[in-house]
Amino acid sequence: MDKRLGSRSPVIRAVHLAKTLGTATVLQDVSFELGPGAALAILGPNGAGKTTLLKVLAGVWAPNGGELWRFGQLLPDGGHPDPRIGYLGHQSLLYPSLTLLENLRFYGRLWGIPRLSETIESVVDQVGLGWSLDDPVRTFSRGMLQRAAIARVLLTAPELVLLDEPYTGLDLPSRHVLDGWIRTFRSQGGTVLMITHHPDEAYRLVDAVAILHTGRFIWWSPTQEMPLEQLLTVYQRLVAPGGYSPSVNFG
Ligand SMILES: Nc1ncnc2c1ncn2[C@@H]1O[C@H](COP(=O)(O)OP(=O)(O)OP(=O)(O)O)[C@@H](O)[C@H]1O
Repeated sequence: MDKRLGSRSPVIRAVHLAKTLGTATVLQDVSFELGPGAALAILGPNGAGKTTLLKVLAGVWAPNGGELWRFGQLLPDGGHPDPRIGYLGHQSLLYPSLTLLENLRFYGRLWGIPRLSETIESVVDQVGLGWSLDDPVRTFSRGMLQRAAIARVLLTAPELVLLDEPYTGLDLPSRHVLDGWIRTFRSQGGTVLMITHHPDEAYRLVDAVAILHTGRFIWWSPTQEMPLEQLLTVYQRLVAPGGYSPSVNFG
């Protein structure tokens, strides 16, 4: 399996990455690379190490083995967040009692974002939340909260986004907003790596789908070389032997 997407110099490159948490080896051997504009979806059963991988790639946790290259540089100890990388985890990291505008101003000032008002206007526009800038975040629906969390991630104008189950709990309009944003982001050269439990959702948006199992990729395929039905069959066999029903009918 050649786990390489994009022909130009890679934005992110993992070589035999390993990570131990406590006494457990959660990532055993993960290698792949993504170039500008490429998109990869990672599927896998609960506990496979997907979130751990994202945290290592984001620089939240340092790996215990292997090499991590980001933007052409080998990280000396594997750690360090980078403003060029936007990481959307399971928490929004927004303050519920503050309005969306106050939240974005807070993070913008913290990170020293230039032309902050303009930037805020642009990011809320990208996620379609301009109309709720002055509402406290605690009043947001799940979909609005996810979109607001994405707006926060976009403040630093990342070149690579790492999205951990970004579609979870989103209604159809919010999914469409997220789909549209991912397409636009990619068309401008942005690189996307997302974790999902819904192969059908990821399929239309990415160049390749990988299955992580016990800390290593056990399957990887470009979407162009594989009909959706085949992906669903593989997913059911390797990840969800109990059965899987596509969550959305894409026709
Ligand atoms: N901070 C931690 N300390 C110790 N073990 C951890 C820690 N975080 C995760 N683990 C363990 O590492 C393994 C992988 O967890 P991880 O969250 O990366 O899996 P995942 O593939 O994202 O799962 P899910 O689909 O349930 O989100 C699990 O066995 C989990 O219990």
